[in-house]
Amino acid sequence: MMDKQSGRASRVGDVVLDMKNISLAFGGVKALTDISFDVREHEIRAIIGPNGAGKSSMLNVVNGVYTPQQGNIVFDGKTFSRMSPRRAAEMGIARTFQNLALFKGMSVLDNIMSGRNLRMKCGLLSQALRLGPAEREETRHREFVENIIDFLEIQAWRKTPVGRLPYGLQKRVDLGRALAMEPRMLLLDEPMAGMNIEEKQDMSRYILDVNDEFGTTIVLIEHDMGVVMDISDRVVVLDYGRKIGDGTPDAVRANPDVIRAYLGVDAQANATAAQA
Ligand SMILES: Nc1ncnc2c1ncn2[C@@H]1O[C@H](COP(=O)(O)OP(=O)(O)OP(=O)(O)O)[C@@H](O)[C@H]1O
Repeated sequence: MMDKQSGRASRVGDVVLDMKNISLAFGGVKALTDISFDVREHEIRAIIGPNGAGKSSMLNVVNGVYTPQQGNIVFDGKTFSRMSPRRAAEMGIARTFQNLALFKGMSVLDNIMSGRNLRMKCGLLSQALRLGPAEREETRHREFVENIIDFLEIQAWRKTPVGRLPYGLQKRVDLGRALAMEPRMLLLDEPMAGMNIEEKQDMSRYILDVNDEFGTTIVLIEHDMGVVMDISDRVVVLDYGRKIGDGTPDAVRANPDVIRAYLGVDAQANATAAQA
């Protein structure tokens, strides 16, 4: 694994995504209150926080699933009061899902190929009939997808229906599906949730490699503070829909509000365990 501090810091560029004063409520529930943060080109940016802190809501604002009541989203210099999922995809924002969005009965290859659809120019009919340009285009896309399969070291399961794979491998296929879009920015929703330590280490390495080799900007959310600290350039910390910390992993670890939020969670868990 490449050393994050020495290797990548020099590659981090200008701000590519600027979330400005975002507020989002569901009825009376304030999911996000006046949150601002930015993401720089080529960086790995984590959003962490205890359960219910607002992490998924924030990711859903970035890719246009939720419309904030207040605030602006600036992507690549253009300002929007909301994204739409389609516009986000067209601007090169791809995401993975906590509960996986794969076609369980389809093969690994076809699932990753499905992520490629937005990039395909030829219509489905000419593809189906394998007419000249469509066939050449299809070959190019297949090569690209095969490269992703090599990169993620899942060759052995190319033809296997995804539903038969262990969870850790399914997460890797989901990453492959998102990479097939050749995204400029990749949003990862708890990429290591439900994984054992070895799978978490593997996933960390793939995330770093995607960032290093393709230069992809990565925003990931996670509630386990430990796993993301090693791979992130900067970390935003949310708690009850508010931003309580923002900075390098070291700065965030030393932030008294962050310590309190996480100790609070531990204290609660201990109290619950003691009662049981
Ligand atoms: N679609 C929705 N309708 C109503 N309330 C919602 C909706 N989505 C989120 N919320 C509420 O918004 C708050 C933030 O939830 P969110 O899922 O964004 O937190 P999170 O940090 O991602 O939590 P977790 O780590 O448990 O996934 C919670 O109080 C949640 O109940």
